[in-house]
Amino acid sequence: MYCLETKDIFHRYSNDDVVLDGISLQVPQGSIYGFLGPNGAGKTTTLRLILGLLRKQRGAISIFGKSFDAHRTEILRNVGSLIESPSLYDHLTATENLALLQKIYRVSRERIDKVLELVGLSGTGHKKISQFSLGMKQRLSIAVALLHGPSLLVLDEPTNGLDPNGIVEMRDLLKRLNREDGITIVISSHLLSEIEKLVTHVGIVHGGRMMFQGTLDELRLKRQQMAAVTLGTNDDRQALHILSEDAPNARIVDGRIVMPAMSNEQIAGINRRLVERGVDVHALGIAGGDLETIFMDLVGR
Ligand SMILES: Nc1ncnc2c1ncn2[C@@H]1O[C@H](COP(=O)(O)OP(=O)(O)OP(=O)(O)O)[C@@H](O)[C@H]1O
Repeated sequence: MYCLETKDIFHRYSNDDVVLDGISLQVPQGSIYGFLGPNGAGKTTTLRLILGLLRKQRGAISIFGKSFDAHRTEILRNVGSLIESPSLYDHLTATENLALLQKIYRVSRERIDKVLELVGLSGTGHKKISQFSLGMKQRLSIAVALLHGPSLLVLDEPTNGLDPNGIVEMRDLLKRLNREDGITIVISSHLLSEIEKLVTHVGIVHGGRMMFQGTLDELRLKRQQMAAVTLGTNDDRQALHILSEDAPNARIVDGRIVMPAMSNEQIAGINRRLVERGVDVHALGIAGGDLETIFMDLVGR
């Protein structure tokens, strides 16, 4: 069973442009799911639909195995979210901010201390939010999202604007919440590199369509498949001629011979054959296989 599943979600704002066109997300229970896509891809719209902040036009959403339409209140009681900046009162402390929400959520006073401890803000005492760093504010926003004890967290670009240190702190916090409290997390980002060290699963959206969905390992396998072998020789034309059987797709790009990914044995064989036929090989490398490049390739740059 998926913790969160959407089937064929479609959305169009009033200006007629189709913004989401068949988004089907499958977020396994206990996973950290990275929802990736460039600016304007449709991430926020999808997350707003999932949280019932926008009216669904077509498709189906189920959370905790139940239809969102039929069990909305019950489901939302168990979901925490951070979409855009939450309204925190700048002139109040972290505890005072949470105390306001504690009354609305009707949770125990101890829960405030618990969530502040979870996000590493226990020691902030009388410090007002206006004196908080952006990283501290973001962590307090996560505390707000956690106050009612949800088992699913939906976070829209929570690392936006954070410095590298803030990003690492946020990553550690989310990993801990996932590992120690078993919270399933959906986190959107436009940078794969920023969440690569955090997520177990990835969904990539572009232009309102899903380009990829799977585990991080499956994305890495794609990386291997999309990586290219590059060769530098003293006579590229002659080399291409020699390689016409071994690597019929080889081509010259920017003064290098580029071939599809192949095994180490095949690479060694090609090198041997070229040298035996009198072509000098002065460079041999692998290119284009980093995850960020695959991401860019998938979304068509
Ligand atoms: N309220 C709105 N009215 C009309 N169009 C909108 C509205 N909100 C978003 N859009 C458009 O919908 C598309 C998807 O926007 P969305 O905010 O979902 O993308 P995103 O992937 O979250 O991007 P970003 O990372 O920039 O927030 C964009 O073309 C955007 O301009």
